[in-house]
Parts: sequence; structure tokens; C-alpha cells
Amino acid sequence: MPEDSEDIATATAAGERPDAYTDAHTDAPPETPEAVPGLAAADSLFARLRHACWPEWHAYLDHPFVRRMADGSLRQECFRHYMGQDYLFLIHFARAYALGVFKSESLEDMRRMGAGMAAILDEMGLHVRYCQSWGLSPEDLERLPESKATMAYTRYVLERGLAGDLLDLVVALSPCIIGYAEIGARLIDGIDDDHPYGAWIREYGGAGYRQVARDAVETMDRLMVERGGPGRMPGLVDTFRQATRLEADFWQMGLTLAD
Ligand SMILES: Cc1ncc(CN)c(N)n1
Repeated sequence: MPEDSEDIATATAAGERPDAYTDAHTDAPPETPEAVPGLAAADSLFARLRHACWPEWHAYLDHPFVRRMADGSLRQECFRHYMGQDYLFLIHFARAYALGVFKSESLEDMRRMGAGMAAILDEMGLHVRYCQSWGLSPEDLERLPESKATMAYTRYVLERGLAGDLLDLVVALSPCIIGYAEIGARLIDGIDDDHPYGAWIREYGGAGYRQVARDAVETMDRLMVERGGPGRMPGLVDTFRQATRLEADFWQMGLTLAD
């Protein structure tokens, strides 16, 4: 997690910056599931779901919001709107992890879900620091009206968790947790000290967040062994696809300042 609040205070929408994201993602789907370097093995459940939903995954990871954040050309207004909504989003995601504790059938799963909730609450420190640099308090953030994209995504995940079992819930959560680690890993390469979105990139591209994502990959695999079977795959793919589409919609909400 970045300690450097100057990093945050200088996060203004800069002009032209070198494009650090040009070879980030190809839209040609790989023939078989691929490993995600540093995050997931090719035969992991996450890699298989990512492969099954390749067009949606590509649209999420390579969204114009991400490209503009990478090259520094994203308008600060868009970033602020996104960060405010993301604060509300994370409150609901913390609730979803708490639901995961409730749905757990072993102490191991309870601990994992509890640790996931703690990681989400820690992540909100990034949002608080950014918003403080813009003169906003955490209370101001909590009072923001929730956008339709925030509501749609968070309620979808909570509903999957309520209607399904813990495996359904962790699959619904996975594009959020693991997708940002994949994006962060791509953006952090060669990033300048004065990058306008450096604090965000260092948060999601850093070792701490990568470990959170690795833990999520491992939990998914373990639950798939315990509760999965070939009959589960179509439903899990559907959940993963919907959550991934809702991630892309969330970027779009930031980019268009949608309410
Ligand atoms: C919308 C969204 N997706 C994912 C993350 C990373 N936990 C996030 N903060 N916001």
C-alpha cells in the first residue's frame, strides 16, 4: 500500500505520457487456458474461467479507462468519480466477504473469508488518502449517491452468494480481486515516480495485493475440489462472465461520469 501521500496529491490528469500499455492484452483468444504469470497456473479454476470468458475478460482488462490511466491521459474528474463510487463498491464487497464467512462450512474457509474482508477494508485506505488530497472526508464518500453501475455489480455478487454456495460466491468475487492484480502487474512495469495515477498502480501492482489475489486463486481451486464437478462448470462460467461484464461497466461509469 503506498505510504506516499505526495504521490496521491500530484495525481492530476497530465498531458501526453508514454504508452505503457500497448502490448498489454491481445484480443485473440488463446487456444487453451494460459497461466497468469505470478497469479494463477494454467489448470487453475480461475485460468479456465478466464479462458471461457475471453472476450469479456479482454474488454475488462483493456478498457479505455485502464488504457488512459496507464498513459496518464485519464481526466482527473473521471478518476475522482470512479474512486468515490469504488469506495461504496468496497463497502458492499466487504459485506460479501462477511457473507462468505456465514456460508463457510470449515474454519479454514471462515479464516480465508475473514482475511478477504480485512484486505478489502485495508484497500479502502487508498481511497481515503486520495479523497483527503481532494478535500473529502470518508463521511463525504459514504454519503455519495450510489451509481447504477455500483448498485448493479455489488448486488449481483451479493445475490450470487445468497442464492448459491461459497464456490458461487468466490467465483463472483474473483474478477474483482484477481483482475485488478492482473491489471496492476501490467501497469506497474517501468512506471515513473511522478505518474499521475502512481499510487493506484502501486497499490494493485504491489506484492501485498498480488498475495491477496493468489490466495483467492487457491481458495477457488480448493472449493472446486471440495464442491465442484463437471456439472458446476456452466453455472460458474455464467457467474464469472456476468461479474466480468459488470467490471467493464464500472470502468465505463467512471469514464462517462454516469450516475
Ligand atoms: C470495481 C472494482 N473492482 C475491483 C477492485 C479491486 N478490489 C476494486 N477496488 N473495484
